[in-house]
Amino acid sequence: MIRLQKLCKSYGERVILQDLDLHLEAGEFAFLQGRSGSGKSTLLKLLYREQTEFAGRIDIDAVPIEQIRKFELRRMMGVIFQSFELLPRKTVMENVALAGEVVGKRWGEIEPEAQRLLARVGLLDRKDVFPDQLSGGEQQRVAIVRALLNRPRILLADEPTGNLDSETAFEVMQLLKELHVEENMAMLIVTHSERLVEQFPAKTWMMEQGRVRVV
Ligand SMILES: Nc1ncnc2c1ncn2[C@@H]1O[C@H](COP(=O)(O)OP(=O)(O)OP(=O)(O)O)[C@@H](O)[C@H]1O
Repeated sequence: MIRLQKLCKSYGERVILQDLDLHLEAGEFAFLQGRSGSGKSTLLKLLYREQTEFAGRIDIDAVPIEQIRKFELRRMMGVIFQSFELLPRKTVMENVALAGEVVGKRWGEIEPEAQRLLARVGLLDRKDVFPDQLSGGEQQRVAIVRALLNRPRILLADEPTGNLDSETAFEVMQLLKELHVEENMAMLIVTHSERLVEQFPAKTWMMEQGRVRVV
């Protein structure tokens, strides 16, 4: 599904990622760990193409990432962030619908899927409220629904529980694990939390000095 070959990334003179050879199979779940500044967000940004300059190869389903159109990548890949990144002036439903609109879906297609997923995460009754009327855990659940709306095959998560208390972090991680199975999606999840990694044993990519060790 995702295959990295001799992937290198530098910012100016600073080498951040060095000769990474890694793969994440379809439907696989993995954590990405490493000290602050070790390059975790950089790797994710290369995968969702916020960063486009690198050396080596990133293939998705055997296609070099630079040959995949942004539009297709958006359908293939959902992304969630520590800070939820919801638009404050849009309702829950409008935030979720946006993910469908940017890939050219019609409302008739968007609405049933948005309703199904909002119901799944227990937030259908909050669909008309604004993000600031929700708790952090609820906002992250909305962001998860938005990321899943186009039925992606991969979910990338950059510290998805970093802004949540430990109990809510556990609940959100549990939800992600369940959705990983139910929606049959590969997930790569950056976390600093040793506790979550212990609570949800999974393959872990450990990033150290530009390299990754799989544990
Ligand atoms: N756009 C950029 N230009 C230059 N340097 C950058 C850029 N983005 C990140 N860096 C540097 O690259 C290094 C890796 O950053 P990155 O955000 O990938 O680390 P991280 O492992 O995600 O850290 P954290 O756990 O603190 O989020 C850091 O030293 C950072 O300062």
